[in-house]
Amino acid sequence: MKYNKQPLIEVNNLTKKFGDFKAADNICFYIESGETFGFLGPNGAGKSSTINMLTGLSRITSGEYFVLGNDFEKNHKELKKIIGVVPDESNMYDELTGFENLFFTGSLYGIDKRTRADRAKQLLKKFNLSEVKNKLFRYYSKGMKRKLTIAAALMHQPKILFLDEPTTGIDIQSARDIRSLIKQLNYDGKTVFLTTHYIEEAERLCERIAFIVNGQIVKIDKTNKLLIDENKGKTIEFVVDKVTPGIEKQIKEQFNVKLVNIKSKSYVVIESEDFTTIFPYIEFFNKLKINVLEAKVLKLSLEDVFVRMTGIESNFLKTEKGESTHD
Ligand SMILES: Nc1ncnc2c1ncn2[C@@H]1O[C@H](COP(=O)(O)OP(=O)(O)OP(=O)(O)O)[C@@H](O)[C@H]1O
Repeated sequence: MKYNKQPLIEVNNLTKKFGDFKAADNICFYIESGETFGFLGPNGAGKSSTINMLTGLSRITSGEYFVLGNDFEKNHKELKKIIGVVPDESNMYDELTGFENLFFTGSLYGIDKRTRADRAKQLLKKFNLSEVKNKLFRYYSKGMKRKLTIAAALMHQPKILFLDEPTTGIDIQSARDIRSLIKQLNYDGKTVFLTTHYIEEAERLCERIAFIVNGQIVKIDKTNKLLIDENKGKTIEFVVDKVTPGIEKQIKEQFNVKLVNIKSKSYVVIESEDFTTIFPYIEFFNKLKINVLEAKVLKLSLEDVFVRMTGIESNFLKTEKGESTHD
């Protein structure tokens, strides 16, 4: 595997089997310090199965997993100190207050009382929970619960934070708050691994993304590179006043195009590798006495790229109903 410096995380051929079924199938990737890396895939793709192995919540069936070059399985007691885990179901105690939960979590890592209390206060402030610090966890809203669970995962100041679907099932405002907190944590130097089935969330937060489908990584790259590479060929949409018979063949004869799609009597869509300007096309249409009413060069979104790579319909990867991820 190619990387610039020693990766914080390195995974080779990681596999999780349930009976004969492979929930994670020969997964390979690395994460460098300071990155936000995302696993994007629909429900049942194998995201939780993978993150559970990476965080020691479930056993690895086969493959290798290194944290800072050390075998995780052989040194998991030591290496668990480097990682922070935010599971999809909260692991906090209902009968403790927010503060007590953080204070208790700190004790599990052997942090002295004073440091624990200081860190708990700082995290409650950072996560905007100071006002509810003495309220029992059971009375927290879902968004507050998720925030406190993230805060708890940071009590021992891990190098990397693993988040499993951090914004699923919570209200819009809390989801927004959590996304900005993740951004802030990464800005402050924390390495982040997150799983999500929201394309916009992956695009917004992750520098690199792995598309995971049926337990396998089908594509892995920098987010901006995924977009640039896939947008090399251009798609141009023409709105015309009519289409004439045989126009598809004529366009293909005249221009170096990969695809011509006559969507209706007024839409002609062309995909070209070497497109530079629309003028030759307009001239061509004019010669056929077709008026071009509008011409648009379309850009692929990450959603289009995902659908292209995986063949999976994008409505499996939408934000929750009515939710906008725009901060
Ligand atoms: N304990 C288990 N026993 C048997 N099959 C399992 C078990 N856990 C997960 N699976 C199966 O493994 C596949 C991957 O599940 P996983 O939970 O890893 O997917 P996911 O991408 O996290 O999906 P979601 O977003 O729904 O949580 C699914 O088909 C699931 O039914």
